[in-house]
Amino acid sequence: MNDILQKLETTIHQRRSADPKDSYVASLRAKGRAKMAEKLGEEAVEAVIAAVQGDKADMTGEAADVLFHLMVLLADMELSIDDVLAELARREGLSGIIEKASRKD
Ligand SMILES: N=c1c2ncn([C@@H]3O[C@H](COP(=O)(O)OP(=O)(O)OP(=O)(O)O)[C@@H](O)[C@H]3O)c2ncn1[C@@H]1O[C@H](COP(=O)(O)O)[C@@H](O)[C@H]1O
Repeated sequence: MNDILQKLETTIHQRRSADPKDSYVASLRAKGRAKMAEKLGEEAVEAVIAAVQGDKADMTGEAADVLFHLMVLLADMELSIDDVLAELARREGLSGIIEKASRKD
C-alpha cells in the first residue's frame, strides 16, 4: 500500500479515541457512521463539481477529501484500504481472464 495511505490509516485509528474537541476524526466518530457517510457523499459531490468545471486544483483537493473521508468510514467498519486494494486486484485478475477468453473466441 502507498506509504501516505498507510500512515493516514494508522493516524485515523489512533485519533478515533482522541477527545472530539481536539480531533476531527474523533468528532466524526462521536457523531456516528451516518454522519461519516454523509461527509463522504458531500465531498464526492464537490469532486464531481470540480471535475465538471475542469478545475484540476480543486479536483486534487476534493479527491483528497474523498479519500480521507472514505478511510474514516472504512476504519469505522473495521475495513482497511488494503481490503479495497485487494478487491481491485481481484477485478484486475478477472478482467485478464475475460480478456484471454475473448481472444480465444
Ligand atoms: N486529511 C485530513 C482531513 N481532510 C479534511 N479534514 C477536515 O475535514 C473537515 C471538512 O470540512 P467541512 O467544512 O466539510 O466540515 P465541517 O464544517 O468541519 O463539519 P460538518 O459541520 O460538515 O460536520 C475540515 O474540518 C477539515 O479539517 C481533515 N481532517 C484530518 N485529516 C487527517 O487526519 C489526521 C487526524 O486529524 P485529527 O483527528 O483532527 O487529529 C490529520 O493529521 C490529517 O492527516
